[in-house]
Amino acid sequence: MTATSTISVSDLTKSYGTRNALDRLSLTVERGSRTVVLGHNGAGKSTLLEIIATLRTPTSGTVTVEGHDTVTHAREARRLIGLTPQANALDPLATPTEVLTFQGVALGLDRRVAARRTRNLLELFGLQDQHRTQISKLSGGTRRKVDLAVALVSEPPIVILDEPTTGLDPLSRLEFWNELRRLNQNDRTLLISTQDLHEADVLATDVVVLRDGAVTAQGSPESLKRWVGERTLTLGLTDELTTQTFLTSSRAPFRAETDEPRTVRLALSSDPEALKTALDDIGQFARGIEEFRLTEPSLDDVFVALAARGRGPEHLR
Ligand SMILES: Nc1ncnc2c1ncn2[C@@H]1O[C@H](COP(=O)(O)OP(=O)(O)OP(=O)(O)O)[C@@H](O)[C@H]1O
Repeated sequence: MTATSTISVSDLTKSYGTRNALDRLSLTVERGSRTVVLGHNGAGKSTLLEIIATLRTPTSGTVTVEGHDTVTHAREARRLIGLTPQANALDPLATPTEVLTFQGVALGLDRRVAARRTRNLLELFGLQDQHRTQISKLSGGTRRKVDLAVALVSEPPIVILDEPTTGLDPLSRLEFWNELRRLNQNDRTLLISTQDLHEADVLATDVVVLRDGAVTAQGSPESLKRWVGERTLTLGLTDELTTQTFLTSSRAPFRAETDEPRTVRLALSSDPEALKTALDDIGQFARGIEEFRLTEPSLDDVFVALAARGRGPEHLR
């Protein structure tokens, strides 16, 4: 555990019979991060999140939350965590106000404090107009907001969300992502599981890739993409002669494509001087350029590379 980490998982194994759902898994979650655990069906995401949230016990290994062991000091660890219920776990006949107040009282809050926090959360999520509507009559996106509000009643520094946007339409997902970004303030840590690479890309400050119960890569989306390949600038030129002239005169190391005679490519480094040189070259040749394309590896490419190479980088920031 470092000064900046809030959750530390060490050599964690969880066995169900002869099968290891988690297999000597180690990772740290940085305080204030949005850490997204990515993995296929059965990779072990829910098991990992539930052990961190003290809902399951490890077969071996340790998990600490702000230094509290989740087995020997489960109560202290649990107090720091807000957990969103799984989709459709709320009482369909209750209203958002009832659900939130009940949660507050169940957590041991004074009824008035629970009522105040409920009002604040309803306002935070723009749910004031629906606070007396039965959960069963709310849209899926609104229900997920209530789920999230439930996790926040205790004002926890860590919020754990297991596949929170499953079943939401694209617009509700965008809205939900914005809510999550807003919640990730004042050093609050979000730990989120998903199978959706795009969700991980737009949401995560840190991605943990799980496969068969082990971490195969960890890092920021940018660093994982850099690991798999570089950003590339592709130019399409008007004809082959122009392409040859461009290649001879350009100072930046553009490469010709053998199978596409009017196309040149440049792997872009992050060095500003190199970029400036390339842009100068392009400016000089503007009239001979028909097409201009900037491409960068995606998390899909990272997944393909991980499948081929077995393991990726760990703890890249
Ligand atoms: N209570 C249980 N009893 C037996 N096996 C279990 C139990 N819970 C999970 N498993 C097994 O452990 C493995 C990991 O399951 P887990 O639910 O953690 O994966 P996941 O990555 O969350 O999957 P999904 O994306 O499908 O939710 C799977 O093979 C699963 O079948």
